[in-house]
Amino acid sequence: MSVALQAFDLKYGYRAEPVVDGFDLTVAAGEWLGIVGPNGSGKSTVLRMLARLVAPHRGAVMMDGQNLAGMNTKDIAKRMTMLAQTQESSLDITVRELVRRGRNPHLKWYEECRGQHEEVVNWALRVTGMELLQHRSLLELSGGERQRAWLAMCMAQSPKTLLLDEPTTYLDIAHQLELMELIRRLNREQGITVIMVLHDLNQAARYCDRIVAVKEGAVVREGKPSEVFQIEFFREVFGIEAKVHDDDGVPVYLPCGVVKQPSRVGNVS
Ligand SMILES: Nc1ncnc2c1ncn2[C@@H]1O[C@H](COP(=O)(O)OP(=O)(O)OP(=O)(O)O)[C@@H](O)[C@H]1O
Repeated sequence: MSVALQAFDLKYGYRAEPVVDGFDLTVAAGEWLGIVGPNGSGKSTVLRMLARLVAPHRGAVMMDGQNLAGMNTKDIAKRMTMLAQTQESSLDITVRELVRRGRNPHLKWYEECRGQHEEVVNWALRVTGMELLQHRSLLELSGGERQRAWLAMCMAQSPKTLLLDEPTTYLDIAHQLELMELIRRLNREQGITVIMVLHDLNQAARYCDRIVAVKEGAVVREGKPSEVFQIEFFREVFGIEAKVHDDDGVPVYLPCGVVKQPSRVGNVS
């Protein structure tokens, strides 16, 4: 197995208390990994450490066997990119200009985005379905279109690894599926390694090769969707009762209610 990214014993905290502690992860090249877990469990913090947007207080992230801490930013950006949950929404530049920025890590300081670089820009616009909107300002796009424009910029970086933080949050269901299918194509056809934080567990089950569940800043379950998404998992990790069906090998869950806790304060009525 060729390893794309590895994290060892990561720790990070915003205040005195750590929100991630003892987090380990190995991601194979070409794999689609889903990171799931309750609100505040540390998923985004982990992703930000994997992308070196923040430095771990302990532990290390290795990419292709090299410690991210010692790599220069341009070298990281040539190989890895991250699509955040929300994007800067006041940028008044065209889609094409934004996508061109994705080529910056590959350009020398004196070089302009021309020739083969423009071809990559055209490709990124094409695969993300943004060709027709390329001359529009980002201000004139819907939320879904804007998300695709930023994904096009990420693709223009020609990354080997793509990190995404809940990329479907603001999209309607058709646009969610469109984005997931697009990422599937990039994963299968271009061999791009995908690491995605997801709240929709049914989508995680359908698209991801492997799931890592995080609770209180550490990995609590790991495996194929059918191994992880079982009734006990929903109880222990999310505190809900759920029914789980099998749809051609893909687990589909139906939430039925929160797990009943013994009441300490008595009835409200
Ligand atoms: N900038 C910050 N300053 C202080 N605390 C923060 C900051 N960002 C996150 N936290 C806290 O760190 C913890 C983990 O946050 P994180 O965003 O990593 O969780 P998450 O699992 O991605 O949550 P969600 O599912 O709600 O997006 C939370 O308790 C959160 O309140």
